[in-house]
Amino acid sequence: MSSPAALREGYEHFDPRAYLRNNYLPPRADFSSEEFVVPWKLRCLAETFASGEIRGQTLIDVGSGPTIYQLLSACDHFEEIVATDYLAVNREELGRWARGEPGAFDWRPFIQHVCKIEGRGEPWQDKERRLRQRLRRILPIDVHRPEPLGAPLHPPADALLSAFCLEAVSPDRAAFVRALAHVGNLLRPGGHALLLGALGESFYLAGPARLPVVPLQESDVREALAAAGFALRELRSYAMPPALRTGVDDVDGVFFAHAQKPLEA
Ligand SMILES: Nc1ncnc2c1ncn2[C@@H]1O[C@@H](CSCCNC[C@@H]2Cc3ccc([N+](=O)[O-])cc3CN2)[C@@H](O)[C@H]1O
Repeated sequence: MSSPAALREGYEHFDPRAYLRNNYLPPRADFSSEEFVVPWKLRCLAETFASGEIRGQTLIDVGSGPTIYQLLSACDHFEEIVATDYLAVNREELGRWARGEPGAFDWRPFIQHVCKIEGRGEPWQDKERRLRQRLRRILPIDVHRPEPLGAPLHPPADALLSAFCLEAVSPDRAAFVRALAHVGNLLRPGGHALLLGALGESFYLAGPARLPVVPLQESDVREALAAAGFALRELRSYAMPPALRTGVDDVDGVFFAHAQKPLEA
């Protein structure tokens, strides 16, 4: 069992470039088949946003890490995207990409794949430009605080997205529920929450850092969302194939949850 202090200490050694290598280059970043994990994640998001039901002024991405792939379908439906992370090294990595600076991670294969599956024939450069225009703020966040940003968002976000963060920063399931409730404070009543996360994962590597993760099953996700006051709309799971079990973590699968904060407080 990890403690909050041990978690914080572990994250001091988190290496964004190693993390990106482990999860967002081949073999995991293989776009050749829908059977692979990255196309599955991108399709969950593209299909959910395709309905047009989830839209508004502001979407907040909780625990963005050094990645922007999770925002590629969202950015067509919100005027402003707010990215967040606990570590300055991740916020700096996001800033490098947002400013189109040399040395930033190359997300083009992801942008091209999302344009392909969205099926509007949109040039990937347009999607890249739109996300860069709408990614207006990159803020520090701590999901263990009741006010994760240190102060309320005014106005509250119309939608919330979080990919692989909450289970990776919660020592146990109760902490996972609390973190969910905390980030729910950032969302307006009736707002939508989209979560991608790891199933059955107990650790992951990011360079010198070896971080503990609370292992979740689908039922834990379902119960946590209910306990945090969300109404579940959809929950899908993906089983990690042997070829993608590369030793950078012990993840068994990935979940995608679409939930909604009730209108009445
Ligand atoms: N207190 C805090 N509040 C908010 N964020 C915090 C806090 N502490 C650390 N953070 C922030 O949260 C972190 C988010 S990255 C967490 C990584 N999760 C595990 C990893 C992810 C992954 C990705 C893709 C695939 N796949 O198969 O495609 C599998 C897997 C499974 N392994 C990191 O950015 C840290 O900086």
